[in-house]
Amino acid sequence: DFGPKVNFKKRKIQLGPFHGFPDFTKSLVDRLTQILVDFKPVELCHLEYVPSRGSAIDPHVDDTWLWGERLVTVNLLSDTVLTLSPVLYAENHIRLEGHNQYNSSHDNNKVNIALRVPLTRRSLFVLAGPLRHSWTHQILRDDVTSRRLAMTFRELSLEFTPGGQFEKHGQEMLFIAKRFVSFASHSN
Ligand SMILES: O=C(O)CCC(=O)C(=O)O
Ligand SMILES: [Fe+2]
Repeated sequence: DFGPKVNFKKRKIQLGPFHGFPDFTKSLVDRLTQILVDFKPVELCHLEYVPSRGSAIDPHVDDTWLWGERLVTVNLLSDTVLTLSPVLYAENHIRLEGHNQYNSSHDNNKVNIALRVPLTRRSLFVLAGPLRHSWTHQILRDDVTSRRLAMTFRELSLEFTPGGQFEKHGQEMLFIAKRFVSFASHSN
């Protein structure tokens, strides 16, 4: 990963090991910032998925304290499918069960909503709006059919932009993220 080291539970950010993005991403970042209005990535996360290891990523919503509206992922090496499900539905479901209102008729009505978004090799997707905040996303093991790399760029949340509570931290991160450094010199 390239970006600040973050402890999301304790809400602590360390900039020490982050010196900038690897130089081989410069042309990609340039293109992203041309296409996406005001997109200033401060983190790049590389994930490798390999079928023989059973790689997958469980349903989750990316952090919203530090990370902003758009999650931008470049899908490389092979096609896959992104599976999205509404967060609210899962929460409602648990709440109903806890309140004894959950019975077999509810069960019959049980709808497991999932959006299945095909991601072709070399495509880019932007997760934003309700799908970023109110839906979980995941990659199912069965959808990793050959080696795949995902490069996810993240921008800052409003709290870390001018006028926000953590504006100063945000400025520091942006300052470093503007630099591109030799990949060989990376230690993290
Ligand atoms: O592999 C992907 O496309 C999704 C990665 C992801 O959701 C994440 O890194 O938060
Ligand atoms: Fe994610």
